[in-house]
Amino acid sequence: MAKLNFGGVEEEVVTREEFPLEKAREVLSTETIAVIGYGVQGPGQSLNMRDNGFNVIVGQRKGGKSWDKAIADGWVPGETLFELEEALAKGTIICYLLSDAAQIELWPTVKANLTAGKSLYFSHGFGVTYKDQTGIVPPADVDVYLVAPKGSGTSLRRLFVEGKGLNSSFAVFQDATGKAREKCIAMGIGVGSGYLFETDFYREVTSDLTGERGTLMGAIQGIFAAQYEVLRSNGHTPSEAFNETVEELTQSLMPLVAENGMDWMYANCSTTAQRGALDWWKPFRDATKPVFEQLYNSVKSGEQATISITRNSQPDYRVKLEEELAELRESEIWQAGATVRSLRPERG
Ligand SMILES: NC(=O)c1ccc[n+]([C@@H]2O[C@H](COP(=O)([O-])OP(=O)(O)OC[C@H]3O[C@@H](n4cnc5c(N)ncnc54)[C@H](O)[C@@H]3O)[C@@H](O)[C@H]2O)c1
Ligand SMILES: CC(C)(O)[C@@H](O)C(=O)O
Ligand SMILES: [Mg+2]
Ligand SMILES: [Mg+2]
Repeated sequence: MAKLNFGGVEEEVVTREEFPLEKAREVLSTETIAVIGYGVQGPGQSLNMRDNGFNVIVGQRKGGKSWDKAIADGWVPGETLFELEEALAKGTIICYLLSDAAQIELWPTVKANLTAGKSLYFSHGFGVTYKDQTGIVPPADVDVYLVAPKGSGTSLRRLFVEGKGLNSSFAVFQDATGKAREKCIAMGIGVGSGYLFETDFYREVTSDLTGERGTLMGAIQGIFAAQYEVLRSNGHTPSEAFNETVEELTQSLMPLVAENGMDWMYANCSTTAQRGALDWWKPFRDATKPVFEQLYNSVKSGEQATISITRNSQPDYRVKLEEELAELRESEIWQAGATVRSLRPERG
């Protein structure tokens, strides 16, 4: 573990230098890693592990889009691609990568296949933390750990292919074999993590649910919509409003912030922008902080988990989801966005 200073707080992280891929391969050399579910994380993690030389199989319900995608990605039915039960029986490390709501339904089958000494691997602390709602209580004689890539499975794969890596958190919930931590870190390296930082299941799920509802996706869309509406109601055209709200942020400024930090960005815009940004970031913080507090409390109380389980388990979930996504897609801001995207030079 390398000790690093994060803004004055010392934390230990695991990098590929200290835990090289060869070591990860060695630790997991006798394991059959069964990736259960081929949605978003399933492809990213299984393909990265396959390319990294691990013994990986995929378990997925037959006949759907995900099954076809697995075949297109080179998984071979009967050899490396199996129905869920068969993969669960063959796997010694069960990577439970169904959607969190779906994990509840399949849990009795997963549990039946968790014989002593196997590992149960998650990419979220959800199922175990909210056990009163999910019923997910692993048997005492299996290792239970998580590696949670901090980003989409799509980027996990893309960055891996580019020779880069997404950061992941890791946590051990139960160490039955005495080797859970080593296996967990080896899995983290295997799925292509850039570096790994330690957490526990509770902290992973509460921070993750807050982040995705907050600045990563929920809050950012809310702020985009608010600014866009103010610009439009004051006579600005859709292209002007979209460029000034979204396009400049994603295409120009955020990559620079990612490289250099926010103070650099403030120092490298006009003095006019600089003065304005310095004056306005605190009022925005103060206006939104109560909403973030409300969000965190709703996560902490388990309310967000209840909503997620209830809504995502409805038989008409996909239909309702499509309606809500259509509302976003058909909104003027994102229609304007589609046109703006089509005008980016690299797209011809
Ligand atoms: N999506 C991400 O990028 C991401 C990032 C970090 C962590 N995670 C976590 O990883 C895990 C997997 O998430 P995901 O987004 O990849 O899942 P997903 O929603 O893409 O679903 C994965 C698979 O579950 C299958 N499935 C759905 N309902 C099923 C059912 N009732 N029975 C059997 N199979 C069913 C689907 O066919 C799909 O292939 C979750 O714990 C999630 O919180 C996801
Ligand atoms: C990609 C995210 C938002 O970070 C993940 O947490 C998810 O649930 O999909
Ligand atoms: Mg999440
Ligand atoms: Mg996340």
